[in-house]
Amino acid sequence: MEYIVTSKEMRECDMTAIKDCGIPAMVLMERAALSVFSEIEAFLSETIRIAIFAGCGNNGGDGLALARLLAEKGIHADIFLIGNTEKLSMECGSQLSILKQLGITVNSKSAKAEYDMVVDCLFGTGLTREITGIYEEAVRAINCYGEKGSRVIAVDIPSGVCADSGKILGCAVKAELTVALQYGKAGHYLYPGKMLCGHTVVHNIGIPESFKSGKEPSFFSYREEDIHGILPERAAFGNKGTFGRILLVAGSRDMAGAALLCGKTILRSGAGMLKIITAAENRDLILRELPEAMIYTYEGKPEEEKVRQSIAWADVIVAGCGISTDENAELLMEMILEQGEKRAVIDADGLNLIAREGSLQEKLLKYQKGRVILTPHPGEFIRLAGISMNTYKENPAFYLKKLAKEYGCVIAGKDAVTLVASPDERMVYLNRTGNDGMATAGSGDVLAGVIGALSASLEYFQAACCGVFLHGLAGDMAAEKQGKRGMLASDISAELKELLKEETAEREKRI
Ligand SMILES: NC(=O)C1=CN([C@@H]2O[C@H](COP(=O)(O)OP(=O)(O)OC[C@H]3O[C@@H](n4cnc5c(N)ncnc54)[C@H](OP(=O)(O)O)[C@@H]3O)[C@@H](O)[C@H]2O)[C@@H](O)CC1
Ligand SMILES: [K+]
Repeated sequence: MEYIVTSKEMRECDMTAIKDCGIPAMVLMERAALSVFSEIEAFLSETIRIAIFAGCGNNGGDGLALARLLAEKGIHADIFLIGNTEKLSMECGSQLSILKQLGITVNSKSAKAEYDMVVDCLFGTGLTREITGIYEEAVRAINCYGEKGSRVIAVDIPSGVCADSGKILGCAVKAELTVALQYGKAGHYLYPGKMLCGHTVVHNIGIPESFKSGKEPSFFSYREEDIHGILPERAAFGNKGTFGRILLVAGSRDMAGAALLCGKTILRSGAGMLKIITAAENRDLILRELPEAMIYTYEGKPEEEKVRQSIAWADVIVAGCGISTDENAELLMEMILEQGEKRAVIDADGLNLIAREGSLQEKLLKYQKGRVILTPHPGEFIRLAGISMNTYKENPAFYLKKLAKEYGCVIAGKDAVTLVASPDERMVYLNRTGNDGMATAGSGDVLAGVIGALSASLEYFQAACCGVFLHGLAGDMAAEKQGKRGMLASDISAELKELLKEETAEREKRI
């Protein structure tokens, strides 16, 4: 697990290191400069032409320290210190006076020269407003060098990218490589910031871990190696009942694919048994394509007793993919939410029905806390939350957390970067796997399926986060094989099987 912080949380960590642990700020700055140096070392030679654009805060201080490290190796860098030098931060001022003592020239204006590498240390986590004036000129100059082929390296975060939201404040540097200090910041991974960071590497600069339960940062993310420890062991003596009985309520007339894709994924993700409730028109297709599933099909109104029995049989209910919003679908959703305690994953039309029907909202409010996972895309989310798209996009994590708390549900807010919020005060999961090829029909059905299967054996929030992570990773594998343009949701489902196969093999190797 990796923590992802906001600028405020980063400042608090800096302060803990400096005030409580007594690590001088200049030591942290030296570590920051050494980190950047180690990342660019491979490209350095005596003939390389380097420009460093430094601001007046500590991000600028990192750049001035880097200039000294380069000078030590006999490498000259043109240094441009942009801004009012009367307002230098203390550490930046100290770095400047060291350079002066060493006879290293610092310029106040950029020159029209050519550079192989440009280092951006105008602003880091201290950016508080839109970039204008001389700073804007400097950002544009850096981007101009980048367009002409210079390697652009951002220190901590590209100047102009808001570390909390990934938004561009006025204008921003487009980097090839970003050396993030101590922790990744939300702005590195949220769009559009993510596109401007290029490749992001996180370097430890010696700030001691100070997060405790109850005082955790805003976000966390999984790495591939984390998943081995999270996925449940399969009991060698288990039977099909042990691995989860999943009831899938999906698919309506003309919407057979959703039930099929989701159902296949549920079984491919390790569930023991699957029962599908769907419209009669889908019966033949499902029996032919997924003979492993049990099925109850309804013609006209679903038989309530049969539905009730199926709900009672299930460990987990996955509902909503392609069920439509007609009265049959509404009745099914009423019955699912009515019992109020089974673990449930609700997607697509299931969410649209909740957004439309007050009676369903009431039932969801009364449902046992933490037992339902909602998986809305932004359109479904704003209907559920009753807010505009612009409002949601202003701060998705905030609104996901708010609604999760209100309904007592886990919410996986699907988007280019999916966020998962829990109803308690836990950190928001920020997913870093996946690609734009996954914006394809049926991709959401596959996600609901994998989360449903994992919910049979994992704690709820973990099932949602882990499902989102694996779905993205499988999407990356599908994109590699099929290409982002041509990949299908069924390719993601197929790769999930491969991924889980590899995971099982890895685990067995370690035993
Ligand atoms: N001990 C530590 O903390 C360590 C920090 N480290 C490094 O420091 C970075 C954080 O440093 P920082 O807090 O000094 O902020 P930074 O990003 O350099 O800029 C702040 C300055 O910019 C100004 N300003 C803001 N917005 C502006 C705008 N739009 N247009 C114009 N001015 C604007 C603001 O001035 P003001 O708002 O007061 O006008 C202030 O003067 C961090 O990312 C990492 O690289 C590492 O060395 C490790 C140890
Ligand atoms: K920067």
